[in-house]
Amino acid sequence: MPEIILSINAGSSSVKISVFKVSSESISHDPTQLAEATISGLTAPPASLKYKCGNRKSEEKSLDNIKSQEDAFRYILDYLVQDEKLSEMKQKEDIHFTCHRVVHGGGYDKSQVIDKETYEKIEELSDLAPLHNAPALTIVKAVSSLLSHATNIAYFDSSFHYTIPAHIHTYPIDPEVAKKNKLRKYGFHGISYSFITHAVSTHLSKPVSELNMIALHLGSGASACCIKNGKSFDTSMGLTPLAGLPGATRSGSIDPSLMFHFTHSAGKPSRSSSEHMHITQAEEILNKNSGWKALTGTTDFGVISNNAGTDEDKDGTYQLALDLFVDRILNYIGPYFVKLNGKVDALVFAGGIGERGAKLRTAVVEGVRCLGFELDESSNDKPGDDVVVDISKSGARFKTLVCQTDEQLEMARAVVEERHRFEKK
Ligand SMILES: Nc1ncnc2c1ncn2[C@@H]1O[C@H](COP(=O)(O)OP(=O)(O)O)[C@@H](O)[C@H]1O
Ligand SMILES: CC(=O)OP(=O)(O)O
Ligand SMILES: [Mg+2]
Repeated sequence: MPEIILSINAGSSSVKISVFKVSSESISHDPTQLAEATISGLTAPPASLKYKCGNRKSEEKSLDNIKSQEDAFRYILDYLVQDEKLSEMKQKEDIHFTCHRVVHGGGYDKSQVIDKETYEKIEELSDLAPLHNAPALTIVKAVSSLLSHATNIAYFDSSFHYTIPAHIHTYPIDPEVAKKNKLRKYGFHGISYSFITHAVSTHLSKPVSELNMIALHLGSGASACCIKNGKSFDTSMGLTPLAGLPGATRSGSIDPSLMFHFTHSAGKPSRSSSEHMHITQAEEILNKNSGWKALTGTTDFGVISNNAGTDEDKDGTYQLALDLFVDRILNYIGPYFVKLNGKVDALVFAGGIGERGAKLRTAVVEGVRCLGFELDESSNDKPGDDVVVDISKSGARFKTLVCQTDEQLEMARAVVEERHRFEKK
């Protein structure tokens, strides 16, 4: 009997769930994807469902009552079980493993079976990833009650960045306080960067251990990663996913003093956040009411990008947001190029915006043309469906690639590789 893996990726604005089949005879192969369901737009209601199963045409629909990651999970689980064509998963009991993307893993350098102790540790870290850990835990809880027979495994976004050296992950603050409160750069989007590293290694036929890249995961949350010899050497997010690049509702890095001038009640607890979150007004403003939402009124970067510079953009707001994003991204590519001593195999775009935002890619690559990156505009406009597509101009000194990242597949692969660690005792 093939085993079924449900791979769950709770992002800040979406829940993506893929169903994979692994046959015990072929454990050396990649798991086979049977279906994929995404509910997106959780920060810009109404949410919408996109569902793809096998070779069937994908289904799309708008959902009025789905407001949270937990709602999205419950809806998708029912949808999968009720799909008669998904014959390998007729009932919930057919699911053997559930993988959960957990953004903040604190000191965990590898995946963990979720037992009471791990659950509590992840819960403790919720304050450090307010848009992510608490919603992911609501799904873990739902899985424990709905799929109690399945093995629940947490994959951490932060684990990939465990290799960042001390002089880069240390903040210049009182070391005793830093140690006591575990204040350091952790970094996130690591499951995606791990997928990108393996995919680009295959594409370039170069071993992971020799691969140097500047990778950009640009989605609702956005980050940059400097990958040296296949390992994370630096990344733009920090103690929390707020640092670095701006996002759908996040400010990204700002002068830390800004908040004292923004509102005097910045340090008070926020009342409007959910009962699972314990955050101050300052954290709420910077995490949930800033970024593209504050600047333009939409969290959809596709709208910003399509309208920038058109008649729709009467006061130039969309163009400002686009230019601002390009500027902040350039703030990382230059330094990472230097940190890699100019030995760069590729600049890689991934994530919803990185994969679909041709206009943004054009502007970013134009900004680093002086370093030797140049685009082929026709492949940039339509990169196609391959996992990795080369969009560089022929003769460009350095490669520019687009990678369709797949965090769910990366987790399912890891389950297959490490299954001995997860067998129920
Ligand atoms: N054509 C497009 N151009 C630019 N951005 C796009 C386009 N289509 C979708 N996006 C953006 O991708 C982002 C979502 O990225 P994704 O990685 O799926 O999100 P999440 O962080 O929730 O996983 C949204 O801001 C969405 O507007
Ligand atoms: C870490 C993070 O910001 O994730 P997402 O982009 O999925 O919100
Ligand atoms: Mg994401």
